Amino acid sequence: MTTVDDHLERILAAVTPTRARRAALHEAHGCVLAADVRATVALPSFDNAAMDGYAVRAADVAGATEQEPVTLPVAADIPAGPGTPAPLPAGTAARIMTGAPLPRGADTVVQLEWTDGGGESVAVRDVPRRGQHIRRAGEDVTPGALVLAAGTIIGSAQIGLLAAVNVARPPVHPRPRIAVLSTGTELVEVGSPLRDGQIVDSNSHGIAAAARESGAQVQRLTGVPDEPDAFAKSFYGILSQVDAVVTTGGVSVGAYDVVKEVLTGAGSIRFDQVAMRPGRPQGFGLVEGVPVFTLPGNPVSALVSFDLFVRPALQRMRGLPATGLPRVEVTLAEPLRSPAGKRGFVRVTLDGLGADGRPAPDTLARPAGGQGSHQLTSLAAAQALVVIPEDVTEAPAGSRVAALLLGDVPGSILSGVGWADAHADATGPPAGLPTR
Ligand SMILES: Nc1nc2c(c(=O)[nH]1)N[C@H]1C(S)=C(S)[C@@H](COP(=O)(O)OP(=O)(O)OC[C@H]3O[C@@H](n4cnc5c(N)ncnc54)[C@H](O)[C@@H]3O)O[C@H]1N2
Ligand code: MOO
Repeated sequence: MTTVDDHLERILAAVTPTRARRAALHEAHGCVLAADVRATVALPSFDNAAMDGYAVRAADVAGATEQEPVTLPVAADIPAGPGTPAPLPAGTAARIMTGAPLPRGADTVVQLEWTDGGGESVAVRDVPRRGQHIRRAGEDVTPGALVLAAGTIIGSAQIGLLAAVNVARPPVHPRPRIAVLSTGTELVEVGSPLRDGQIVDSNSHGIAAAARESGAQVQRLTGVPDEPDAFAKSFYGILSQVDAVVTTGGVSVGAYDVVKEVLTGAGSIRFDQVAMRPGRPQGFGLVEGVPVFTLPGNPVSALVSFDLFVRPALQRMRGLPATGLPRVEVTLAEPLRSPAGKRGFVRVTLDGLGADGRPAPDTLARPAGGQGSHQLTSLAAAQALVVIPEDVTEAPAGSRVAALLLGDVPGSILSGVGWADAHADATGPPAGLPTR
């Protein structure tokens, strides 16, 4: 038996961030910046109007009131657009639109609502503060300034900022390309009629979704039968096209445990019994330099193993700290049992979350339902996994225990990008994933 910590340590020692490259903005979305981005331009790049109105010299409209407006001739009309407006003659106004460049000589913009909106001349009805409604060049970003630091997750605001500073192809760690392979002769694709003894392949869907949440591009391979040749063909067929492979099933001790059979001795793969429940039989190693995770076939075991081992590895591959699920403390509403010598991960619901939706000191954890490795409903209902240490067989009601929050993984993104399904019998290259 190996420990959860040793198994994770071995995994994290072997995985590295995806090779940095420059990517178009739409591809960079959801990726992690691989290097600092510094501005080569100022933002705004020129002084411009913050309001539709009139560019003036403040001195020319001093003393304007509702009763006694100051009227100035309108010398120019300045829409937003390319070009440099002519300097503003003293004693005149220029009609100006939001975002349009301020003419030299003007020091203030009077918003339209303070005027009569005139075209030939304009009556100004109030005294603006000198400099009002002007956005100065460089007041957001100065040339040479750090715009975004390496390690930043590129979300929508970061995409907007990169575009604004005219960076078309930021340096990123591309999303890891992950193949998810489910083995089992009993498996059929969801939506198909079931014959006796057949079950729906739920693992490849659940694991593919978890990988996508973790920022990966996913190639799902289902219907791989428990035959060594068929598995080897699917596995080695996809290996060179991806940054990691996740398999489920076929790793315990029975006959037909095809993953174990084919991959024993491949690269640095090692099959271990990890002292945990659920998820005892695990395998990990590099095959042809590609990280391969072989998760157990029981559906809850597969997903919990993914949370514990694959999520942090994917964080590291994306260029993020490998923090895994957020760890919190909760209070047990009822006693929980766990097998001796194993770290127990108990699916729980949480009552009494704080106003911020996070566990508070009085948050109570209760089992979310049956804890069998096949019982997915309790995992679907659970908000957290309570962690029961190896040397504890019963944690009493009222005790404070560690818990891992589900569904709130740092760096997690939900996006339609990079979902591609393929069946094991499909011929030709898998569709849908960009090649590099
Ligand atoms: N004699 C022993 N039997 C088992 C042991 C053991 O130590 N000795 N370990 C048990 C534990 S713990 C686990 S976990 C499982 C792991 O088994 P495998 O990884 O070999 O998985 P399979 O045998 O292929 O399947 C197990 C179970 O899960 C269902 N399954 C498999 N794939 C899928 C899928 N894609 N979608 C939905 N369900 C799936 C499968 O039908 C089985 O019911 O082994 C125990 N046995
Ligand atoms: O380890 Mo298995 O995952 O208990 O069912």
